Amino acid sequence: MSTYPVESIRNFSIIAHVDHGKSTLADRLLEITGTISKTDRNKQVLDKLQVERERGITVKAQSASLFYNHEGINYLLNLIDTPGHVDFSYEVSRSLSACQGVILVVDANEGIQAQTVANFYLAFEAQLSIIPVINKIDLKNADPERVEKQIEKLFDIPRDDCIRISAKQGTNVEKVLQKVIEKIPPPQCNSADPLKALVFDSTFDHYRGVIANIALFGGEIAKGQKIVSAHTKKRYEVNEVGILTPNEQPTHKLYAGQVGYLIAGMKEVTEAQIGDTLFLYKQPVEPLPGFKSAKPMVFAGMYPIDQTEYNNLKSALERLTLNDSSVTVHRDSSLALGAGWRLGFLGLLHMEVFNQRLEQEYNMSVILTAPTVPYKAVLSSAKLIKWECRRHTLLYYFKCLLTGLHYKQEYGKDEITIINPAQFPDKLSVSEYLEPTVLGTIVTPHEYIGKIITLCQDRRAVQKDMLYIDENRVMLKYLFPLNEIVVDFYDALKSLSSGYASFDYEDAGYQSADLIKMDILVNGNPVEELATVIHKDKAYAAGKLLCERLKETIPRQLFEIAIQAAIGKKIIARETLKAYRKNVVAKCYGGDITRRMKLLKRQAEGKRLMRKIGNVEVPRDAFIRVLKRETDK
Ligand SMILES: Nc1nc2c(ncn2[C@@H]2O[C@H](COP(=O)(O)OP(=O)(O)OP(=O)(O)O)[C@@H](O)[C@H]2O)c(=O)[nH]1
Repeated sequence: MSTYPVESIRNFSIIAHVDHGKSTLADRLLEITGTISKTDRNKQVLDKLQVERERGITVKAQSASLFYNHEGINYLLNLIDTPGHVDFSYEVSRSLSACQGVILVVDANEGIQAQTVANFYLAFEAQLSIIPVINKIDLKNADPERVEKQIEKLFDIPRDDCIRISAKQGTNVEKVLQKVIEKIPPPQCNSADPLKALVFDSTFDHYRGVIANIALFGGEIAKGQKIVSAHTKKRYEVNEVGILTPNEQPTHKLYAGQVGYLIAGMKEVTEAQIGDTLFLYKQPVEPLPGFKSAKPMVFAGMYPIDQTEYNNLKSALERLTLNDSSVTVHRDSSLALGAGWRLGFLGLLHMEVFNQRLEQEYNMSVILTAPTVPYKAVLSSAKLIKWECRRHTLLYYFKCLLTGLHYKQEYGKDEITIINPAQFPDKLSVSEYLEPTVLGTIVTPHEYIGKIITLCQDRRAVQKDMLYIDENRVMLKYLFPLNEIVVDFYDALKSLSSGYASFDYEDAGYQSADLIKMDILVNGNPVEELATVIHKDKAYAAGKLLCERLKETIPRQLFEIAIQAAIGKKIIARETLKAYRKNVVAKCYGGDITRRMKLLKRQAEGKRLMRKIGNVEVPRDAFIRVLKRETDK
């Protein structure tokens, strides 16, 4: 590694909208530089996780070091492939901190999409060099000229700067590498300075502990050296350093400007803080600014199916959150579900992926409750509660006063954040409820504008901007209440635009809202997983829909089941599920006892996957299915 001085190093990311070809381009770059061989098996090699391969999406940024000779000079290129979906944009912004430039990939057929805009601005604000690349020019409907015009209009990048490529066929991909060398500046740092290493990502290995991805902003690092974490002040001895090609390859040393990994006996989750700065023992440096912590957009309760699994689930969660530090974890408990956690995710896809990883990588099945967004409540003063309660009983007045006081004591302030509908404070102890909002960007062919505007209005959104990015593509900006888009907005948008519209959003603070808590009762018993906080105007429709969906999802049982939606004591919707008996041994005539036993055993196994509410058995994934299926309407 010592033969690569800072001047011959380039650190860059590939950013793009979902499916525009980042991982395919990364494959070609790895092939051209001889990092991987050209075989069919090497498809999207940087998408290493099982979920990534199954879903065909990148969820975790991956680095790889490439060696490339250009005009007689050997270059070391560090590439980071990033996810495209909005839920994972935190991975993108973190990856950019280790880079001096980006390749912005745009599909020659689809053109600029919502995440192209969002990712462009991330790179632009980080003042990185941007190389625009138009991919998939081999497609029949490719129109690179139109895309070049869009790039020029929206991003102010001259159209001549765009490189037209086909990542799939390899056309012009070498030109991209040359442009990276010409246009992206080498990192500004020096090996003679004291060590300053940024931890920009980390993974957990069952055998070796924490593997930290580091970018060296100064100095050098080698096996055996003693290092200190600026965040925890703990001291470690370096066991291994190396580069990713894309698998770990140990090296003697890493030098300033280089990107690689480090193993230093960090065993605890909290030890490898992303954004931390590492320096040599007794040679402290000014820590790097680090990152803003990821802001969770959706919260859900997570409980073991069986409480005896609690400790196993706890350690699985600890390990997985190290590989995915954007998940927040708080301990929680519920009467029905026992001890568990309330987890914060960056979006619903993130929640699904996390759940799938728990199952696939840690063999853990869990109960997830309905996702909710973080609402806030401003608590009333005691005087106001008294005034509002004047028409109620004394007992009611004291109850409200105590609830208000309880929250004030617990949180020490007059404003509380509600991440669990079970904690929703009574209206009389609250002067105002607030809901989170996001600024959404929609890019769509213009023929769908009418339908999209109606959809947005239906979601209580307010239009902020509308811009034609070319003759037939429009970019719309809307301010949305977050809870209106979190579960199913994207699917609804896709289906009414035949898949052509794209969507991205960013945090836009809180606004006042008329919120209430809606409970779902099954045979009179509240289903904690389905309690939701909802806007008053939406409660009746949502309650009716949820009851209908539940009726379709809960298997019929030996007795009649009433499914109801309620606000406080008032029932606002009801469905009835008729009685039925499934006799699994009905088809077994005569005395083959082993066959009977087998069928009954299988039925018992099925029941293990059920969640009991009162005397009603409900499949444990029914709740998420019920919520997801709202999208089909
Ligand atoms: N025809 C054609 N198809 C391509 C080209 N590049 C990529 N694709 C296809 O486009 C699809 C998406 O490619 P990926 O490389 O997975 O896209 P990505 O941007 O990494 O996707 P995410 O990681 O989910 O954001 C795959 O089916 C690729 O085979 C190309 O140049 N031409």
